[in-house]
Order: sequence, then structure tokens, then C-alpha cells
Amino acid sequence: MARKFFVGGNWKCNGTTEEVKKIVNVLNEGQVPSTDVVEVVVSPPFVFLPLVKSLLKPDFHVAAQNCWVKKGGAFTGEISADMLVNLDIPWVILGHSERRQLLNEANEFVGDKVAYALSKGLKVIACVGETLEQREAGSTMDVVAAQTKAIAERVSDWSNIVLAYEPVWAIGTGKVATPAQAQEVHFELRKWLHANTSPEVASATRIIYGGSVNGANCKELAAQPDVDGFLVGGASLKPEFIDIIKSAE
Ligand SMILES: O=C(COP(=O)(O)O)NO
Repeated sequence: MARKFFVGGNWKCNGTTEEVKKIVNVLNEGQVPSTDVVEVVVSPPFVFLPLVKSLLKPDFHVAAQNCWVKKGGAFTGEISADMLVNLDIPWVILGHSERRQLLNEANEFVGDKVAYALSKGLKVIACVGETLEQREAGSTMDVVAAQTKAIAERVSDWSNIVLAYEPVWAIGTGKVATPAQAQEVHFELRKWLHANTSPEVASATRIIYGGSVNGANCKELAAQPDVDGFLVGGASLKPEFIDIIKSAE
């Protein structure tokens, strides 16, 4: 089954109004492949979501970087999936390792968030990934399978989920996974989906890689059969993000 290439740009906690406008200009001016070839979703901080959405060409879509686990209410500081839907924000990143690590978001909590966001009609980039210690201990697949299982136990329809494998040791470090390392985990994740959800879900679900992707290493990674795209951090703030989008060709 042909899976449309997916490139996400996770801007993380970065930007001013002026900087955000510049990044949007680079995207709008960029010569990128058609939307038949690649799906591009950028994820600014919450405060810039309406602005970025209003300025981007319709070829590009926006994602929030997180949302709360249930309907809104007395949860100071949280943003609910319902609010994102109200603002016509179609995507949300959930389970990013920076939230799992820094805010102790447990697998079950992330699974609940994914289920609630999907139930409100959002599309979800669901992140999994192991730490360097876990990889060195040989438990990479145990970790990412447990993270994926916590989603699969709560979700039956995977058609609005993109699964992002982001090894923690590659995020922000410049130590990108080798194409073989990425392919190995993506292949095992797809095998896990085949056995634990369905062959159809395994075949259709885009599994994207994140962790120090840049304009120089994206082509070789994109050539791997089970790498269906990227979730890009630092490089998504730079003009080279256009080169990464072009790796879909
Ligand atoms: O966290 C990341 C990757 O960040 P970098 O590309 O900066 O390693 N994506 O969500």
C-alpha cells in the first residue's frame, strides 16, 4: 500500500511573531512537491497557532504540540482538544519525549490523550522512542512496543494517527539514527502493528522518524522502506526544512 510521505515541523518552544512570520514565508515561497506527494504539518507554540494557520498556504497544515487528556474545566494552563477543534486546528502532537521525560507523561496518560483527541476529530502525531540507556540495555523494542500498546489498547481506528519514532538520544543532539537503525525500529513497529492491530493498519499507518533530521541526512533516511517521513525539530525552523520536504520525491 502506498503511504503518502509526511513531514512534520515541531517548532517546540521557539519563536516571536516576527520570527514566525519569516518561517511561514520560507514555507510559502518554497518550491515543494505537490500535496499528492507529501503532507506537510507544522507545529508552532499554541500562542502562534491562529496566526500561522492564517498565513500559511492551504497546502500546509498546523498541529498543536500537545493537548489535555479530557474536556476542559478546572485544569489551569491546559489547552483542550475541544479548543483546538474550535480553532479549526486539525493536528496535535502527543507523547513527545520531552513531555514524557520532563513532565512524567506515562504511557497510559499518553494513550488516554490520543484516544480523547481522536474522539474529538483531531488527527494525531503520536510519539514513541527510547532513551540511550534503554537502547544500550537492548530494550528499544520493549520500550516502543509498550508505548504503542498503551495507544492500541485505547484506540481502534488508526486512520488518523501518524506514529513518530523519535529516539530520545537523537533529539536535539546532532546524533541522528543511521538509516539502518531507523529502518530496523520502523520495521519492528510495523510488525507489532500487524500482530496487535491488523495487517491493514500496519500497511496504512505512516511511521515517521524524528531526531536530528537535516537537509544532509534526510534523503538516505527517506529511502528506507518503512520510513514514511519525518518529525523535524531544529531544522524545521530553518530554510533547509524545504530540502527535507523535498526528500519526499
Ligand atoms: O523532537 C523532535 C526532533 O528534534 P530535532 O530535529 O531538533 O532533533 N521532533 O519532534
